[in-house]
Amino acid sequence: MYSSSSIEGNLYGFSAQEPQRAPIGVFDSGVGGLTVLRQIYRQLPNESVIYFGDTARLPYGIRSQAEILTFVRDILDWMQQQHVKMVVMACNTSSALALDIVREEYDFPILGVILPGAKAAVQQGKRIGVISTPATAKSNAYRQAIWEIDPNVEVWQVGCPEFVPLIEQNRIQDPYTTEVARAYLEPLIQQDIDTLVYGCTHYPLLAPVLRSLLPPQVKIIDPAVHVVTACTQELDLLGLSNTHPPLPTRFAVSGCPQQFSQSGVHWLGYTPLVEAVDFAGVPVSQLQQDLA
Ligand SMILES: N[C@H](CCC(=O)O)C(=O)O
Repeated sequence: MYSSSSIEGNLYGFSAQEPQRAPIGVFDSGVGGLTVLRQIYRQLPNESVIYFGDTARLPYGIRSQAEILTFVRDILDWMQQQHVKMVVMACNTSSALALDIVREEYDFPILGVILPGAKAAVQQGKRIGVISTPATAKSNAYRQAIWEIDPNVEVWQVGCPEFVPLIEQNRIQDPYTTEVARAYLEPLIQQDIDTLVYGCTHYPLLAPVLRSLLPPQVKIIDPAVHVVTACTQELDLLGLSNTHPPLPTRFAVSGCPQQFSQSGVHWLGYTPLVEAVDFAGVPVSQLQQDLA
């Protein structure tokens, strides 16, 4: 269990006098946010990161807004204790259901993936398909964000409840996953979409499967790329860009650290050292029982 520090600065090793050196907090329900982390490594190589995966409570995509709000506040409270300088919600479901509400509750900037994804999609296409969790699809967040930019664009949203469990179980190569993907993409291909948005941060991990099923002319938008570009601009604007060498990424999960470490290595190319975190003193095993 990790407890937050009361000393000046924090256990992560930066001083409160140097806010630029503070880490960026990145969170998701599980491994999906690693697609955003990989973009941070590419676009912001000087930044230190604390990654949190709420693995005891995934999948998020079938939960209510009240549940997502509770989870997101738990995570943001914890991020605050770690003295992050900014948080990237590397989770579309949280961005769709909680971002507008919690943004005002914290004194660090919080970025979501949907607006950057919608802006990028509108620059590419006129017939846009969005694949996402059922909760994100139901929220209409992508359609609204796209229509605020350009009301003449057509948008189709498909909820894909089976994808996240399959990805978390690392069943990317399983022929069953291809069959499921074919069924989810079918209605979008029927509509002759010109652009597909990964409306869930887990889905870039399915890229080879999805690309093989889509007509070659369909362009793919990964909001992870664009939220990190927005993050770069925001850090510059606030004078918070780090110019020092970054610290190793710190990983924490609410579920089993070993399991996350094993799946993470596949996507990161190195074995992450993962801590277990509980919220409000509730042991992780209790959290898992409550939600079973
Ligand atoms: N990766 C998250 C959450 C997926 C889930 O846990 O259902 C998202 O972008 O929506």
